[in-house]
Formats: sequence, structure tokens, C-alpha cells
Amino acid sequence: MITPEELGAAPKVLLHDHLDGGLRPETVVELGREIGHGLPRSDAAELGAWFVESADSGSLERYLETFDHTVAVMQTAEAIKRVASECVQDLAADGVVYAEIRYAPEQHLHRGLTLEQVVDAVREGFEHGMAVAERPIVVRQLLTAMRHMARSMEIAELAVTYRDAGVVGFDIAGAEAGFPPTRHLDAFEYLQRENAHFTIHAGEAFGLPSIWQAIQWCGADRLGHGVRIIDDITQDGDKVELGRLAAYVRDRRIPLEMCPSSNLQTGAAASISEHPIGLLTKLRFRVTVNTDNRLMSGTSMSRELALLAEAFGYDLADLRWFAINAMKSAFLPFDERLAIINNTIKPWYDSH
Ligand SMILES: O=c1[nH]cnc2c1ncn2[C@@H]1O[C@H](CO)[C@@H](O)[C@H]1O
Ligand SMILES: [Zn+2]
Repeated sequence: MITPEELGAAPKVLLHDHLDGGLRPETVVELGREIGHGLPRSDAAELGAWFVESADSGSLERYLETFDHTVAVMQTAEAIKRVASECVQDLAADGVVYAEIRYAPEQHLHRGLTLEQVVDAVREGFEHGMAVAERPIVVRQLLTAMRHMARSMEIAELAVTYRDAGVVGFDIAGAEAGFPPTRHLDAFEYLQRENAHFTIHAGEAFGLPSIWQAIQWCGADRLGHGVRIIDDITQDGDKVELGRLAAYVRDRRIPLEMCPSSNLQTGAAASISEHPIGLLTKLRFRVTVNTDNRLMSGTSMSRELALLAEAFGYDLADLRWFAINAMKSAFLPFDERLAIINNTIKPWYDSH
């Protein structure tokens, strides 16, 4: 049994977390008041509960509607800096030692900011957060393009421009059904030519064709969620068979950015104990554990790991495996990844 203290103290690595899905409820209330944005609840605790209840919709499309309020209050450099700094501080307090935080710059232009000003504001917020956090943490940005929009090439170029200024990769997000990854093929081909890294939300609200396109057409380094890879695995008693795509994903060690609580809310999985992460972990896929949207799921890295430990009996050795899997899969340069594994992750787990 892992104690709550151990869970909090254990070094954790987070690869899939949305900046606009992780605000503190109090911050949404305060920023909303400052700009006169009407919110469904004015009390912070009630608003926090409202986000979780509303996101508990059983559909990705309705889950995503809750972001209207967080995106609305993140339209000035000051507001974005505050949210970014608080994000880093909250993660550090939860024992996260490395995080890649994503958001869509194109969604923060309503009050006159340019794409560059948005990325700069997030960078300043992250730097501030890393400087004041109660525990050491390294945080980098992933720039997301919205899959139903047509700005992915521009956002991919932005990611390359900022590659030495805190941005380590690119992503596409938003409603999956009807918006296949190949819709943004030019952006992915451009990134490959630039030796840049990217992950793709795939296999969350749509199945194998989405995963297949993300990997075999677009060349994704990692899969956001990827839970539906389970559709290519058949189980007959103790006998487990992998289809060609599932075998490819496992053979190539393609990291799966799994987000258990988020999947329950969008209907991608029925319960934690039935979540495909159990089988995929047993089969030694490159599984990583993530939060997706801490506000909408009312969660944290510690909580996600606690839920898994309870459902599957995981111990500290499993947590170590998840942390090292994630660190190996990070878009940070190899020597920096290795330093975090050898100087931070392993020493803690070796002594516990
Ligand atoms: O689980 C998810 N699947 C797909 N899109 C998502 C998910 N969570 C958040 N976003 C979308 O990504 C945007 C940028 O951060 C958010 O505004 C939200 O629309
Ligand atoms: Zn996501």
C-alpha cells in the first residue's frame, strides 16, 4: 500500500495537461470579475464543482464546452501569466518534477494579443512559477492547434520559432470525430522536416483509424490518450492477441498519454477498473499517466495515481515505471531527460 504522503512526495512526470484545463477555481472567479465575464457560479468552490459536473457529460463535445469559460478569462498577458505561474506552483506542490503543458495560442487572441505575445506570456508565467515553486520543477510548453480550425500550419511554425524558448513540441486537440489528423498533414510534414516533435490527440472519441492516421500518415511521436488501441487487442481467457497496429505501437515503444479520469467523463472508458490502462500496462506498452484537465476532472497527478493504485494494486515500483516511462518519452533534449531520471527520479525511488 502506498501512503498518501509517499504519493505526494514521489517524483511524478506529466506529459499531457492543458493549461486552460487546470486553472484554480478562485482564479477563474477573480479573473472573470475583473473583465466582467459572467460565470455559471460566483463562489469558487461551487464553480469548481460546476466544472466537474458539466464535464461529466459522457461526450467529448460537451466536455469541451466548459473551456469557453476558462479560455474567456485568459485573454490578456497578465491573466495568462498568472494562470501559467499558478499551474507550475500547483504541479510542484503535488510532487511533479517535469511537465509539458499544452494550450492553443489561437484561442487567446480575442482581446488583441498576437500569437507571439501569448507564447511569451506563458513563458514568463512558467519562469515565474519555476522560480517561486516550493519544490524544484521543470516545465515546458506544447503548442496545440485546434483540429476543427485551419491554423495548424501557422501554429506549427510558431512551435519551431519558439523551440529554443521553452516550447518543446506541437499537438492537435478538440473534437475528434469528423476531424481526422490527416486534415493537418501539411503541418505534420513541415514539423518532420524541421526535426520537431509532436503528439496527436487520437483514439479518445474515435477509434483505430484515428490512431493509425496519427502514426502512419502523420508520424506522431506520441499519442494523446490512444485508449482505443484496445480495439486492436483480443483477449480470450489468458490468451491475448495484438493486431498489427497495436503490435506496431508496442514494438515501436510509442508513448500513450493516458488520462483515466478524463476518459470516464467523456465516455471513453466506463470505470477506472475497466480502463484499458490496466491491460496495456500489463502488456508493457509505453504507458504514461496524466491529468488532462485538472479543473474539469477535479484531479491531480497524485489523485490519478491513487485511483490506479486502488483499482490495479500498483505499488511504488509501478509508479517509478510510469515516471521513467514518461520522462523517457518527454520532448526535452535527451541529456536533460537523463539528468532528471538519474538525479531526481531514481534516487527517490531507490530510497523508498
Ligand atoms: O481530452 C481532450 N481531447 C481533445 N481536446 C481537448 C481535451 N482536453 C482539452 N481539449 C481542448 O484543447 C484545447 C487547448 O488546450 C482546449 O481549449 C480544449 O478545447
Ligand atoms: Zn487532452
